[in-house]
Amino acid sequence: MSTNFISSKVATVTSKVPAMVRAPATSKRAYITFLAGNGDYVKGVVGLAKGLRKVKSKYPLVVAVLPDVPEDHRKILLDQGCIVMEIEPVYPPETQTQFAMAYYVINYSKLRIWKFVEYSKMIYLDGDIQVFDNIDHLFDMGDGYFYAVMDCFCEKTWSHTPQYKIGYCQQYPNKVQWPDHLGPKPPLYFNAGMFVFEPSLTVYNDLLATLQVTPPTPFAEQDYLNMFFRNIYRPVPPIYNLVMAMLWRHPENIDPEKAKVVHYCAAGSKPWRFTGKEENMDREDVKKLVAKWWDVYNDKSLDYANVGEADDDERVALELLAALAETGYVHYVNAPSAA
Ligand SMILES: O=c1ccn([C@@H]2O[C@H](COP(=O)(O)OP(=O)(O)O[C@H]3O[C@H](CO)[C@H](O)[C@H](O)[C@H]3O)[C@@H](O)[C@H]2O)c(=O)[nH]1
Ligand SMILES: O[C@H]1[C@H](O)[C@@H](O)[C@H](O)[C@@H](O)[C@H]1O
Ligand SMILES: [Mn+2]
Repeated sequence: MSTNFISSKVATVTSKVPAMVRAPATSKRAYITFLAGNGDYVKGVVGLAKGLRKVKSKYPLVVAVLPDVPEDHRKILLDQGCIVMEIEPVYPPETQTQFAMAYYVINYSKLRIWKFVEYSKMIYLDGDIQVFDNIDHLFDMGDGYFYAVMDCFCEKTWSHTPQYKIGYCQQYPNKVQWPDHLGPKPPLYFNAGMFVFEPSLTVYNDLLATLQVTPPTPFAEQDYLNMFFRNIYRPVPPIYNLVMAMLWRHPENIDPEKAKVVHYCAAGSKPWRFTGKEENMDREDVKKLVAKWWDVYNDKSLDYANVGEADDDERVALELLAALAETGYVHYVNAPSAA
């Protein structure tokens, strides 16, 4: 293949690539989720991949998979246009702890995603999350911080905490005053189902080393990440991670119609297991959000193989450019400024 041939191809495909993606290779961005085991969470990830496509997100979805994710599930994800990257499990120093849910222990493996330094910024999303509106703009928030949505402490899963025992929730901090005898008010606490972060080997090594001297706690890596990033945590509005329980605990803080990101984390709310029988699952707003998830999941036009012709051209162009950039043959060119 002559260099001229490649240049002309690049010129053709470059014109089809949206300006935003013609960024320097050093500012690569991606969404990332986590998948473990051979169960049904793969459905959640497929739903998420299709959801991101529906809202025309410009960035790919990386799936960090543990070795126990079977081949056929990996293939399903590849066929949905995901980038599948295997990670090794991470174990906390001892596992005597009573986790809020027994399987939370596997979530420490999420710490491996800080190693993905080929990306400069990533948005992590749990597999039980769906994106109903484009959130690419979150990548543009200032570097050097950890962005996530504040959690709610009102559900029974929090019964081990002083917050729950005295009825204190950071979503409604004036309802119950934090009493002096419990010491200083706890710092803001985020839900770790969605967060914006910057991969870094320094941070990665520190995360793993500090974990080895940190006893595990009920919310596993969520508690750990809260502790680790407490000084650089910046809350983003609840529309970026609607923790399901907010619907009945703090309806004044959230309008489900406006939620861009919905987290099906309450007991019984995972759409692919939904029966409607568990507490609160008979609510109209919950049933509506579950139906919205199924609409995306069942929409065949959102399958990667069926993306429309225009999108397909763009995808081929992007893939060609990415492949060329990797060989070092070409570098991404910055789009001329509109100004
Ligand atoms: O069998 C499983 C279980 C979990 N997961 C992955 O692990 C994520 C976390 O599990 P859940 O979504 O079921 O957990 P919750 O939303 O209830 O948990 C919350 O607390 C957890 C504490 O470990 C994590 O921080 C999680 O990101 C946060 O949203 C899943 O979304 C999925 O991506 C799997 O792949 N397979
Ligand atoms: O942080 C927790 C966690 O995500 C639980 O799984 C969820 O059910 C709770 O509502 C939330 O507060
Ligand atoms: Mn979740």
